[in-house]
Amino acid sequence: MSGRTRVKFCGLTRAEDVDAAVAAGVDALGFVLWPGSKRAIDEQRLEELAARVPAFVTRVGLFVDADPAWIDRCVPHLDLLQFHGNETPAECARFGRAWIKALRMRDDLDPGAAVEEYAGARGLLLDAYRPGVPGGTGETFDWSRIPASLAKPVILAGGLSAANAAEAIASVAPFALDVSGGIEAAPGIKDAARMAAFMAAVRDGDRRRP
Ligand SMILES: O=C(O)c1ccccc1NCC(=O)[C@H](O)[C@H](O)COP(=O)(O)O
Repeated sequence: MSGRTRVKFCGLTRAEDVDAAVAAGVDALGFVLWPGSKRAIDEQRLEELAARVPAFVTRVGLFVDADPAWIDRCVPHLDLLQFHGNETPAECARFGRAWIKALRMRDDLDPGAAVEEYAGARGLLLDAYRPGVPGGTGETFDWSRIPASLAKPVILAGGLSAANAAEAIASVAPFALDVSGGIEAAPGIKDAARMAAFMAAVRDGDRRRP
């Protein structure tokens, strides 16, 4: 898949960060709705932040093996669901919203097999694997493990920042990049300058894209 690399900023917790991300030109904003995260927000904050997001910027809700009743409560404020746990394809598909599946790149994970298993997903988010940590590790993984052609849009995550975004685009040619720690001053506190720098690095990578 070619063209402009889309960008998702994940783990937004503050109104000013949402506004700065939109001003920087982001395509999607992720809200962590898993209480175990330092970036977790509650339902009231989700409603508040989601209402600030303009048309044509996708609001993504991130869940880790969540109670379906909790997801049902969040769904009215979301455009896309991102599942980061051990959810089955049927569990991902039951909410009447488009969804993507995050896969942590454990040594034995075969992304090609996952494409077939999660046939209903709108994309696969490939992230670093660290035992016991469902995501947001700030770590990269071996990008050469990503097959050159996967039959789903690849969203590359894990340890990205302005310093390696262009290199990631050149190596993987993903549909999108997903970043959290690399645009932060502290967990959940985004940094406007780092967000702008990340977008500039992506534009630079796109100019040189294979
Ligand atoms: O951000 C979290 O705290 C988090 C917790 C549990 C599951 C997923 C989480 N983040 C998911 C993301 O989409 C991150 O953007 C992705 O894992 C990359 O994070 P980073 O390596 O910090 O850029």
